[in-house]
Amino acid sequence: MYRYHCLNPISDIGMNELTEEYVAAGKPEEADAILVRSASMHEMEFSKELKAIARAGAGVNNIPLERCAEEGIVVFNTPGANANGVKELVIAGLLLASRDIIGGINWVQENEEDGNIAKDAEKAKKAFAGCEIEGKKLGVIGLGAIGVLVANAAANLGMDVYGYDPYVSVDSAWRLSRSIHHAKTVDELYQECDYITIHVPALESTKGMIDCDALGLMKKGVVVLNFARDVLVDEEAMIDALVSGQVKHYVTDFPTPVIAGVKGTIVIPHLGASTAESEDNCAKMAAKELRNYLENGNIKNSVNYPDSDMGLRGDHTRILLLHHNIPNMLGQFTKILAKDNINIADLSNKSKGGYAYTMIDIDTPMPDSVVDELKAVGDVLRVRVLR
Ligand SMILES: NC(=O)C1=CN([C@@H]2O[C@H](COP(=O)(O)OP(=O)(O)OC[C@H]3O[C@@H](n4cnc5c(N)ncnc54)[C@H](O)[C@@H]3O)[C@@H](O)[C@H]2O)C=CC1
Ligand SMILES: O=C(O)CCC(=O)C(=O)O
Repeated sequence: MYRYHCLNPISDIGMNELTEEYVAAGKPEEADAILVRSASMHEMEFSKELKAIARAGAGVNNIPLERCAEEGIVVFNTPGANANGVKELVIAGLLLASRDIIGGINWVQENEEDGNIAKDAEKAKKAFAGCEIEGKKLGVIGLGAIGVLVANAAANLGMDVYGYDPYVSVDSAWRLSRSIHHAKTVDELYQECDYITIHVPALESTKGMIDCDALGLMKKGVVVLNFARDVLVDEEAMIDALVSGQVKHYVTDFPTPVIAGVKGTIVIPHLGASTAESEDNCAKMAAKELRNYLENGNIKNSVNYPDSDMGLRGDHTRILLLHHNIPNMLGQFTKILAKDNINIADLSNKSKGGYAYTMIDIDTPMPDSVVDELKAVGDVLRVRVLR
């Protein structure tokens, strides 16, 4: 029996992936696994029971990844599962920033009592005229799951698209339309483009990347779109750029007390992934990841431990060791097993940054004293045994 706790509402389609072996825990402290969307977990204490956290979404800046790794808690996300939802809203953002659709709709609401509204609209509409996006230059920073979809969709709408991502994956590069120009530096993209959209994760290295220097390099009257995270943009610098006319519109999916209501902004209440399809995709993927880890020890799409897959556990006892990535860990594990004459049927040892994961299938009964010995090895963060 496994206990799970949801910190945010998670779609039923995903929850249906969890079998009768799973029961809802009333409190996070009682859970083997937590499902979360955007709730911040930085202030949470984690109980010894907690083995995994699944973020039903892409961004994991709401989770203390390093602390989780140190406590042997595997954190998953759901890469690409909500990318189409975000892409569609980015395209809407491009259009909202180009035509004064919001101003026009507001005008109609303000004049709804006007018996002559049809005629008056024809006079009023010149105040809401805009420009087309076809033929304009769009810069896409970050060519991951979302960036690639945005770049390709914008190219299909006739935009001239520039992409920048120094760490682009082979998969993303394959999916990118050949018509996308490769910007070799982000400065080149800033200088060239009429619209700039950011699709990078919030990391120490990306926080505040759109600052007054970056804004100063951009074309006068540029439109900046941020559907990634508020912290990527220096909001005070953005306000100065909006006031001076350097930036025509700032479209963001992240309301903050600083930016909400500022003239020239189009602020959306974090709706990028709020579609039935994205919510279902994320929830389904998150639940499957948790089940595979809890039941078989397999890791897929973790952001703090390496991926590792030894298939279904079958009849074997499976030992799972989460540890620091340092020399001679495997030697110590196999020595302990050999001492008790335990036969290893299969073994996998993978690493990611400072952390490593060893899976061992054994086909000899194992006394509990062996588990205690494995736990006592220095730099072992957690031992799980599936029998
Ligand atoms: N508004 C919303 O509802 C949503 C927002 N997001 C945000 O969007 C971000 C991106 O999502 P995905 O595309 O799914 O992630 P992803 O991981 O597939 O793509 C991120 C890309 O950014 C690139 N990158 C990293 N640092 C960079 C840098 N300094 N310059 C240029 N490129 C850089 C990476 O190489 C990668 O290709 C997420 O981390 C999350 O913060 C994601 C989903 C929904
Ligand atoms: O769950 C949500 O609605 C937020 C999605 C998001 O921001 C993400 O996946 O990074």
